[in-house]
Amino acid sequence: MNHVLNKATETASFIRKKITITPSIGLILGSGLGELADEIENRVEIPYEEIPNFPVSTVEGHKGQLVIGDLNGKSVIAMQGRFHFYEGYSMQEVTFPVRVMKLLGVSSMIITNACGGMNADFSPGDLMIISDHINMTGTNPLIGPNETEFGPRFPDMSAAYTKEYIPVVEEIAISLNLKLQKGVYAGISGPTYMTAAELIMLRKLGGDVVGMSTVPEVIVASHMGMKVLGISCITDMAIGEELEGVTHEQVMEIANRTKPKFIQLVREVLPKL
Ligand SMILES: O=P(O)(O)O[C@@H]1C[C@H](O)[C@@H](CO)O1
Ligand SMILES: Nc1nc2[nH]cnc2c(=O)[nH]1
Repeated sequence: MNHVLNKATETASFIRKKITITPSIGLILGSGLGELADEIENRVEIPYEEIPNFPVSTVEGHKGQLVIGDLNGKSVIAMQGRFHFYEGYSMQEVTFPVRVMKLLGVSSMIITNACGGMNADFSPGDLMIISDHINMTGTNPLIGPNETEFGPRFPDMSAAYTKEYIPVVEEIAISLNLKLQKGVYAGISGPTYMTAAELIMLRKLGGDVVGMSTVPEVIVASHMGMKVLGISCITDMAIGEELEGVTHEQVMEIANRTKPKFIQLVREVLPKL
């Protein structure tokens, strides 16, 4: 019955044998943001293909390894490259690393992504703290038998994004003289970017940005009672009424350009979590 728990326990004990620290913070690094993991010191790198029960990253801009070590005084475990539903992985596979991080001792997750800006007040290159999400993936990682060791059958999602983190991060952004937007992340399945009509609908539903990740990982982290900080990097404008084509190369290019301030923000936030 405890299928996922048994697999996650096996994976966690495999990883634990290779590390000497207990990570307290988990990092999931979105497209183009993986270089933050290069700043981790006293590091242990474990390629996904060596990890039992792990999928492998297939998206350009996603390296495909776990990095465990110290970052600005905190013990962290970082996913340098994440898994996406659109790659063909199940929602359970996409979120499996979050289950493993919890078993390794992680209590707070920083989940990041590159996304399209639907709020006209936003600009490409802006960072946004996620205040809430709209799950438009059409599915849910918790569908199927519930393993009570992880969490309840019907989890509350009213505080999926830890409220007390938001002013802390906003204060740090001000101290770094970084413009930080705040808004709602609308999560889609991908891999297609949205049509103009779909973006107009999503915006009307209250989404500020749109992306193809993050929602499943946040649901699973929240299911297990982990604290969650979500940070988006707006890479392109996704406004239905004036939609121009977007490519993954463009997304990567802006994410790479935004990287220095993204890394600076997350480094400064870590000791406060
Ligand atoms: O992992 P993230 O959400 O940052 O990746 C973004 C969204 C899609 O996977 C891809 C679209 O270009 O980049
Ligand atoms: N427009 C748009 N831009 C993105 N950048 C990263 N993900 C997305 C997405 O889903 N839509």
